[in-house]
Amino acid sequence: MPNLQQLIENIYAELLPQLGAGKVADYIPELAKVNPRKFGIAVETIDGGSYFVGDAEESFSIQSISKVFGLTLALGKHGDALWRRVGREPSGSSFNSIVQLEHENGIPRNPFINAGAIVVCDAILAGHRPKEAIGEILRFVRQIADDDTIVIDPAVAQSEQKTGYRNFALANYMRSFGNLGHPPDLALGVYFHQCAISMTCRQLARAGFFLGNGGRMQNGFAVIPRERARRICALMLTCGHYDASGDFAFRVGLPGKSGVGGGILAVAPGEASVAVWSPGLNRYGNSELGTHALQLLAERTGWSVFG
Ligand SMILES: NC(=O)CC[C@H](N)C(=O)O
Repeated sequence: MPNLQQLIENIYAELLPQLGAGKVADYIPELAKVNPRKFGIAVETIDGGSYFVGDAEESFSIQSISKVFGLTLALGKHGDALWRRVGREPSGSSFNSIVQLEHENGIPRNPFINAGAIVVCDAILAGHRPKEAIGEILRFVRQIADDDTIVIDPAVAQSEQKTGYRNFALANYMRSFGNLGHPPDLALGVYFHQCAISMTCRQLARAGFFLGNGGRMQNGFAVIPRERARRICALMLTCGHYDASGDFAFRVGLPGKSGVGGGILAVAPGEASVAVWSPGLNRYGNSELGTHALQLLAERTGWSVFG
């Protein structure tokens, strides 16, 4: 394989003319303020290499990428019992859709659509005050990224708390089916703060390392067992990009999780953890340029879970 640093620099240069492609999320007012011309790529290889280019050291709102970390934490607390409250099937619907919930008795299709992630946050909240649960999530993310400087952006969390009518609808609806253990505003407080975690591409690539390395961090610490890492990757592949998960698997061929902040975390098991960021989104709410960058990276490295 050619030099990885050179390779990502080439991809960056090739995509530079398309800077600003897509549309920045504006339904969360605070996210609408982000400069659409940002673009960064960071790669952490399992053999210890660290590569980055562009705006890879600038923090952005990780939004739904946080759902991977929330799920990891909730599975650690509740194990397989969590699957009684949330499914493992792709939804084929948008990330904030409510339609399936009625037919499926308030059990969200998977932990990566908003409804599923709200249930996961509700599970993390069990036995805690919202502040403690939020603190636990942040501590966990700092631990797996090995970086105590990671913070939650309070302006983003408040912005969503004020305008997140759909998420309130989802939470209220699930509560009516008995699938939310806490009042919706408490579970959503945890959810909005989790989504408002700010990270750089480099921090995100490091945080995702354990997923590509059989559950272990760079320093050897076992975050989760190997089989759980595999399963989280399986869910990222099938559900990580909502109703564009099939297209992402087709184009990139790696487990990935997107966020409306324009970030994507992708995992090449046994090879690398990759984070990209470009705020312009496609119509499914996934980073336009970020997806393109990952497609080129997968093509040129040969990384794929499909051989
Ligand atoms: N796809 C996303 O990143 C959505 C997360 C966002 N916080 C929301 O709830 O709408």
